[in-house]
Amino acid sequence: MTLMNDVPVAQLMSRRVTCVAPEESVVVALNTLRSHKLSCLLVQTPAGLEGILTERDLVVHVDDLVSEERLHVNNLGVVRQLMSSPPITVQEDDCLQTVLDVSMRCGIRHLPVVNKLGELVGVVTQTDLMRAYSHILERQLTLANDNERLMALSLIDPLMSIGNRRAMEGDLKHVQAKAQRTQSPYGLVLLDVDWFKRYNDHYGHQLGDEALRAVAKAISDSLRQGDRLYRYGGEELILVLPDTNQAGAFQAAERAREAVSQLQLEHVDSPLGHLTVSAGLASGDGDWPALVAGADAALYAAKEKGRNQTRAA
Ligand SMILES: Nc1nc2c(ncn2[C@@H]2O[C@H](COP(=O)(O)OP(=O)(O)OP(=O)(O)O)[C@@H](O)[C@H]2O)c(=O)[nH]1
Repeated sequence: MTLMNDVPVAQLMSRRVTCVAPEESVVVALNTLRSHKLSCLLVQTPAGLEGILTERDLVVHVDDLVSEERLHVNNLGVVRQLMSSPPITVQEDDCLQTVLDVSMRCGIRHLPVVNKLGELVGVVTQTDLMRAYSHILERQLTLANDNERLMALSLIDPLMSIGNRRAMEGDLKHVQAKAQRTQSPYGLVLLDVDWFKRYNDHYGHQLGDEALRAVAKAISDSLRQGDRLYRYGGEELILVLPDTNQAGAFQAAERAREAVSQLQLEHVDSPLGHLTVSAGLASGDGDWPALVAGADAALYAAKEKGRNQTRAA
C-alpha cells in the first residue's frame, strides 16, 4: 500500500520552471505569468535561487499601489520589490507528508524543489500535493474495501451462500461468551440430509448440489431473527440459536425439518419418497464443542430411529 512517506516530491513536482531575474520589471513578469499560464516565477541570479514571485505577491503589490493611488504601469517596480525571499524550498527526495506539512504550516502554495547541490529542479504546488494526497486516500479506501469484501467472502460457503465453519466458530465464541456472562442457555442444532449418498448416486452430483442449495434456503427462510445457519461440512448444517433453551431449540429444529420436508423434493431411493433431514440438538451455557458433541449424538439417535425427525441430547 502506498503511504504518504513513500512518495518523494520529485514524483509530484513540475519540472517546467520559469525563472526571472530580480531586476526584471514587474510588467514583464506579469506578461510572462500570463502568457505561460503560470502561477509563480522563480527568481534566480547566477549565484542561485533568490526568491519566488507568486500571483499572491502581485495581488498584494497592486493592492498597495491602488491604496496609495499610484497605480500606473511605470510604477509597478521590479520583481525584487515583490518577491518572497528567501524562498522556502524542499528537497527533491522529501516525501509527500513532509512537503505537505511545510506547505500547510507556512501557508505556502508554491514550493521550489532543489537537489542535494541546492540547484533548482522543479516547483510543487499545494494543488499537486493535495491531488496526490487524495489519490492515496482513495487507493487506501479501495484496498480497505477489497480486503473487507475478501474477508466476508472467506466466511461464506460458495455452494449454499451461508456462513461456513470458520464463520460459525467465530460466531459461536461470542454466543458462548454471552451465554456464560448472562447465565442463559444457547442452542445448537445439527441437521443432516437423509440418504444423501443415494440421492447423489441416483440423480447425479449436480442435482445433489442443487438440492443442497434448496435445503439451505428452506432452512434459512424458517429461521427466527437472530438465529443463524452455517454449513458444518458436506451435507450437514448447523443452527446457532442465541438465548434459546432446549424447548426453543426443539421448536426451531422442527420448523427447519418441516420446511425441508415441505419442499417435496423427489428422492426415489429414500423410504420416504422425498428429501428430508434429521436433526439433533443440545442447549446449555457450556463450551460449544461439548454442545456440538451432544447435538451430534442426538442426530445419530434421530438417524437410528428412522430419520426425518428431531432428537435432543
Ligand atoms: N452433491 C453434493 N454431495 C455432497 C456434498 N457434500 C457431501 N455430499 C455427499 O453427501 C453424502 C453423505 O453421505 P453419508 O454421510 O453416507 O450419509 P447419507 O447417505 O446422507 O445417509 P444418512 O446421513 O445416514 O441418512 C456423500 O455421498 C457425500 O459425497 C456436496 O457439496 N454436494
